[in-house]
Amino acid sequence: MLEKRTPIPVSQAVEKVMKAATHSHSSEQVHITKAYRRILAEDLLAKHPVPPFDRTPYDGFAIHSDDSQNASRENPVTLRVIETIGAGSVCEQPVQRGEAVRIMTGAMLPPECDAIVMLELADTFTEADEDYMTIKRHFPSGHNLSYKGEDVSEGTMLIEKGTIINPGTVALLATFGYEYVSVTIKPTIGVFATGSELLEVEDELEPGKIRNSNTQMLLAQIERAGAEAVYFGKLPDEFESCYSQIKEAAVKVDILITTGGVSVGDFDLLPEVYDKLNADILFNKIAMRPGSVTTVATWNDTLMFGLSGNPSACYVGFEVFVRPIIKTRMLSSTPHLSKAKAILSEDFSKANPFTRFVRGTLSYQGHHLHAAPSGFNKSNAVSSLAKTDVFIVLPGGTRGYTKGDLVDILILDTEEGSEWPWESLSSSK
Ligand SMILES: Nc1nc2c(c(=O)[nH]1)N[C@H]1C(S)=C(S)[C@@H](COP(=O)(O)OP(=O)(O)OC[C@H]3O[C@@H](n4cnc5c(N)ncnc54)[C@H](O)[C@@H]3O)O[C@H]1N2
Ligand code: MOO
Ligand SMILES: [Mg+2]
Repeated sequence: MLEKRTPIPVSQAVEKVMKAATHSHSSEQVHITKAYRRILAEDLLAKHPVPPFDRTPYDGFAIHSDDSQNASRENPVTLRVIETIGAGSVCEQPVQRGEAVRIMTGAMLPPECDAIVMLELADTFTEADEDYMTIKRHFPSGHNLSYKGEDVSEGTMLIEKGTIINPGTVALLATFGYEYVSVTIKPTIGVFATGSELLEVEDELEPGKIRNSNTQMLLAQIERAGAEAVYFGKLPDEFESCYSQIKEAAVKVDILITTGGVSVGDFDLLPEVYDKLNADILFNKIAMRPGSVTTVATWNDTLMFGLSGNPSACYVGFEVFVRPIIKTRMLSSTPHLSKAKAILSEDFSKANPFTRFVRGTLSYQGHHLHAAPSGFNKSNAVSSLAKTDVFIVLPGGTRGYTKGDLVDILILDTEEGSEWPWESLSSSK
């Protein structure tokens, strides 16, 4: 008699997986040019104020504001220009009352000066080899200054460890002189494809066979999640070979993913492999579609994800279950896919007892996000994945969904994630 599997709610399945998540405390130093998209393994602190000195934000003249006190159209004030400095240079001499310094954007303010007059607001002339500038209004103390520390004061905690390094973070690293930065080590994720029907990308089609698309897809998903993939190859639907190769590979990686062979078919060998390994099965049936057969097991220190062979189910299984584990290991406090609301663009009138993760395309119309199914909407679809920006989450239950309904979406391909997006989806079965 066929084993009967009892589906558990998605939120419960994610919770079970997350209990097996561990933080990695190991880090490595990478050169700043390799830091983009890595994860900070230490808090990023401001080592000095930014800017590190008072400076001018305009091309102009640095003056003593008091010298301009009585300046007006009728009573212009003329100051002697004693030096010209560009950004990177400093004024070589003290600036006396009645004197000004011609100064360019970004240059350090001479310490005696306390206001900047933009070039456009001054008249200039030369007399007896001396340069002069004339102003016709008062420029109060502090006028047009960019103050030391106005952007960041020394010691500020800027970015917490566990945050993905984006181009803005790279700018900060450079600002504070981090030639090398401490980042989390990428977990290694092993991948096996199972199925005697599978050909490799370069193979010609043969009757009954298909090309193995899941592996290439997973390698890209793993890279997108920030981990390191190790492809172990294809396994035929033959028990001894599956068992021995999976056992051998599992000790070499942090996480082992297989695709295919997890359902109840005659050649679905993963349940038997887990059994013989004596692995601890967390679940093997989830009330979700696609991906209902996703199986997760722990074996020694390795987490084993038995993702479905069906491409869409495999894709969803990875993003919902594997991604948060990878992110957590790399210290993220928001490891799950980001959640938002969008307006559904199509009817899903038939009720479904399982929570659906419809692959969707996002569009921005006016002030609203709209989510439309991205194509052929079956578990075995491959064509809709390329245009998938989001999963449209339709909780299972007794009702269908109508075009115009406000629904939850989980956003793919964003650097930011969510803490726990499943709470409000508690109506999911
Ligand atoms: N009697 C039942 N049959 C099935 C059930 C069920 O509950 N009872 N579940 C169905 C569901 S839901 C899914 S999802 C699939 C899951 O199948 P498996 O994970 O066991 O995967 P396979 O049987 O190996 O393959 C399924 C399908 O996917 C294709 N495939 C496999 N690997 C790849 C790959 N690397 N690249 C592209 N395509 C791949 C394979 O050729 C099959 O067409 O089971 C249902 N059946
Ligand atoms: O696991 Mo299947 O993908 O539910 O359709
Ligand atoms: Mg099968």
